Amino acid sequence: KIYEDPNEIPSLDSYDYVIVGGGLTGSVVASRLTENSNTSVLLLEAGGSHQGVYYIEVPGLQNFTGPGTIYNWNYTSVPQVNLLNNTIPAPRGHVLGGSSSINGMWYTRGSSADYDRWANVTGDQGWLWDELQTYFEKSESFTSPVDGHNTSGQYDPTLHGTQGPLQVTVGGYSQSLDQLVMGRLDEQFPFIEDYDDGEPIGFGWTQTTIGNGSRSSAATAYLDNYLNRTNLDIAVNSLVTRISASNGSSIDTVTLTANGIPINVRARVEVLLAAGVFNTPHILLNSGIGDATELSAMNIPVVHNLPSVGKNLTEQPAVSNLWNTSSPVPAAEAEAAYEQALAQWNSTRTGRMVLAISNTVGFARMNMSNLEVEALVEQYGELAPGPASPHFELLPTVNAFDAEANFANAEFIFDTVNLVPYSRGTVTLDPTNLMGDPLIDYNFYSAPQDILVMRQAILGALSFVSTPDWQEFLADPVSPLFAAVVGEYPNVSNTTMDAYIRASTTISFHAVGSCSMSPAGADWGVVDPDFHVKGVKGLRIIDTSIMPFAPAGHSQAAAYVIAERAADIIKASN
Ligand SMILES: Cc1cc2nc3c(=O)[nH]c(=O)nc-3n(C[C@H](O)[C@H](O)[C@H](O)COP(=O)(O)OP(=O)(O)OC[C@H]3O[C@@H](n4cnc5c(N)ncnc54)[C@H](O)[C@@H]3O)c2cc1C
Repeated sequence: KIYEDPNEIPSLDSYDYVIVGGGLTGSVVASRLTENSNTSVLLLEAGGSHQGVYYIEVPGLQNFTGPGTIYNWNYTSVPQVNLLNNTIPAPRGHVLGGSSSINGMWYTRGSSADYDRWANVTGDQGWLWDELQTYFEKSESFTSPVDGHNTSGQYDPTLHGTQGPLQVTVGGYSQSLDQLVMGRLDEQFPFIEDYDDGEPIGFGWTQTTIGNGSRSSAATAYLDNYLNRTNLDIAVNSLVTRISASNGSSIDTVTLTANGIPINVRARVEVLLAAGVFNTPHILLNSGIGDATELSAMNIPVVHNLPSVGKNLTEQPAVSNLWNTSSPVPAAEAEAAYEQALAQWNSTRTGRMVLAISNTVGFARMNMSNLEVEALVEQYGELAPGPASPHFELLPTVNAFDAEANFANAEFIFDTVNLVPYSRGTVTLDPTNLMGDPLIDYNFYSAPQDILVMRQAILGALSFVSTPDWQEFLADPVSPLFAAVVGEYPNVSNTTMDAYIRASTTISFHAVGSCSMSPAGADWGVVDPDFHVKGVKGLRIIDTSIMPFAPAGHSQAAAYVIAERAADIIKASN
């Protein structure tokens, strides 16, 4: 049952597990643990319920859950010294389902080498790609797209689950852009049938967490069908501020506030933190678990000295390369198309609104015979975790209706993403307002190789659009800085390129790693591979903050796998 008012939580001391954060990972673990009718769970979510929220349900309306809405924590980074001191958004879902209720719905697993690296770094073979296949499959139900088109050759069914809760599909609405992209492919930009095969190099058909034309989130997939379980209680509008040990030794108490009044809930077995990459460290630090010197400087009593809390924040920098097109859609036509698409979705759950962003996406490696890349590799070594792991992503999108209706003032957007960032940032408390927004520092481009990869990604995008078909489709670059880059292509000077990159870099929405896993017993990291917080009893972290490295793709597929594995490990250990 979902309790809208935390004052109505039926019991404050009888749940086996209290899960903090009803987002992607929290929802999965709550659902899996309560499959055992003898295990009781209280899931606490700061935001409201996802149920009946139109903007969450309709894939094409995802921009309406962006910053400035109640579905979002609306965080912003601190000024980024390597980005001309620009601040960058740090959105996260503030609603049941968490960021899976507001995300772009891309489903990409990354490369096998990403997970093998997790296994190597943590010393736990359970994180190997081969070992995790069972969890990818368990979480997923690949479904047919709503336009009923023939999907043969658009994904490999042998790689996907068919019985899991989360619905995944390929795009259910075709666009003329699809053929422009697919018609461009060649040796340099090859076709890949299914980029979830562990070696994602090439352009393929986008997979998204959508079923029957609607968003499939952790909340719709893992909670909605199980709300009648008597051993699962969910309280929304419940902002958790601290965790503590009532007897001084094992964490068992979660403090939340309901309309400013504190309520303590006690867990009989364990407290599970799933508040996400920004808020899990925020709660830990406010609970006295973190770097002792930093905590003392803020007058927070130290409960456990764990210096890595809030460190290792990892985000893949992205640049949106924006063009106008040679045949823009007149505004009135675009508006009519928008109204028509909404009406169609309302009546049949089909049409443009079933499409998340675009139907195609590419993953690529740098050209190793390019002299600049050779020098880069000589200086920094191979940046990807394996030879079949990509360095950057190319993501082509046409603005659905018209430039003004969408987030970017452009008709064609070619996103370039550095998938192998080495810069590490931090999440810390604001000393002037400990309970206020965390200070988020992505620290972009502090590792010098990161901007070099971004240069190659943008050159890759420009090479992609250099053919006659694409040149006919595209008109002017939107910004003067990008126009300068395009004007100098193919011999773009580093000065021109870097001026553009530093002015234009933003996030790819895949922040992870602020409470990293490390080997059991290591003197760095925050959690052991079995999710236990190091040196603290009664507490595990089960969210994306534990990733030691970001996978070379979007983060949600990996998040589902982390949560599925966490649920199994917790079930087996208690
Ligand atoms: C705008 C956006 C677009 C994205 N697009 C994609 C995409 O297309 N593909 C992809 O793979 N990934 C995408 N992601 C990333 C992906 O959604 C996240 O990696 C994933 O949801 C993280 O899971 P999580 O459980 O760690 O955190 P979340 O899903 O963010 O869940 C954390 C939950 O904890 C709650 N919470 C936080 N603090 C408290 C507190 N103090 N008390 C109570 N509750 C609290 C939050 O409200 C939230 O519900 C996107 C993310 C965003 C924000």
